[in-house]
Amino acid sequence: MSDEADNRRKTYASPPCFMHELAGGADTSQEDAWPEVRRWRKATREHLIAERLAIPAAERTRLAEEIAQKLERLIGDPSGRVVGLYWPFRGEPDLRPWLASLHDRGAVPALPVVVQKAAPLTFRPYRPGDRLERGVWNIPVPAVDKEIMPDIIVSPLVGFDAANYRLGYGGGFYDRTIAVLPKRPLLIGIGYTFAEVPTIYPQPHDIPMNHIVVAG
Ligand SMILES: Nc1nc2c(c(=O)[nH]1)N(C=O)[C@@H](CNc1ccc(C(=O)N[C@@H](CCC(=O)O)C(=O)O)cc1)CN2
Ligand SMILES: Nc1ncnc2c1ncn2[C@@H]1O[C@H](COP(=O)(O)OP(=O)(O)OP(=O)(O)O)[C@@H](O)[C@H]1O
Repeated sequence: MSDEADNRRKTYASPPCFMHELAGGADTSQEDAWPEVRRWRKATREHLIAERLAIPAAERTRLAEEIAQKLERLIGDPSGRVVGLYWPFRGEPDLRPWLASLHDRGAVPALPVVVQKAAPLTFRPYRPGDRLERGVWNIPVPAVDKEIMPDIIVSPLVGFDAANYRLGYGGGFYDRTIAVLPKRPLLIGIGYTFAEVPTIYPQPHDIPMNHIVVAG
């Protein structure tokens, strides 16, 4: 491991202890590794979310603009495409200005809806100014009873690794959603550069992103 990666790792939670016993790439797909991995993920999420919340608002805005520019280059002409975005919370990059610009150029932005815990998300179309209502955990969701399938899912991440695995809030929502979609959308995880960890100890349910886009 490089010094830099080693330092970064020390900044966050300790790795699961079995990692010291297994040489090289540990096989953490075994079932008995999961409790350990889950504890490591919980501690790592807490560190990373705290670090994210400490970014000053003006800096966060600048980083969100940088992410939007990179997304723009990545996806090209958005016209006619359904793009799953999100209503930001807990220091996530605010991509709502980009959402508005996608809409202006003929894309169909959509926001995720938690139907219930431990179940896939659905997506509802959302145009800037549309009425929102409070969903599960008070997350604002479009107040329209219409479901659409995204062609592209832009999902906020808490952490990520070099193999494009994404660490979310731990609800398993995005993984469950992607697993049941009839057609795999383009998956883009977005976040801040400091959120990279050497590995998230991917499990059988974890689905890697096609791209990770970060700034910072
Ligand atoms: N902006 C945004 N919207 C999103 C997501 C996201 O990551 N970001 N989601 C992506 O999945 C879904 C919501 N996921 C969530 C997952 C956990 C919690 C949460 O507050 N969990 C509590 C524990 C709740 C419990 O188990 O009772 C916590 O972490 O303290 C909230 C939203 C859909 N909407
Ligand atoms: N396709 C699936 N089917 C059943 N359970 C799943 C599936 N995907 C994830 N889970 C479960 O969801 C829980 C949380 O998973 P994980 O730690 O990967 O969440 P996360 O990726 O951080 O969260 P999110 O996707 O909401 O951002 C785990 O217990 C996992 O087993």
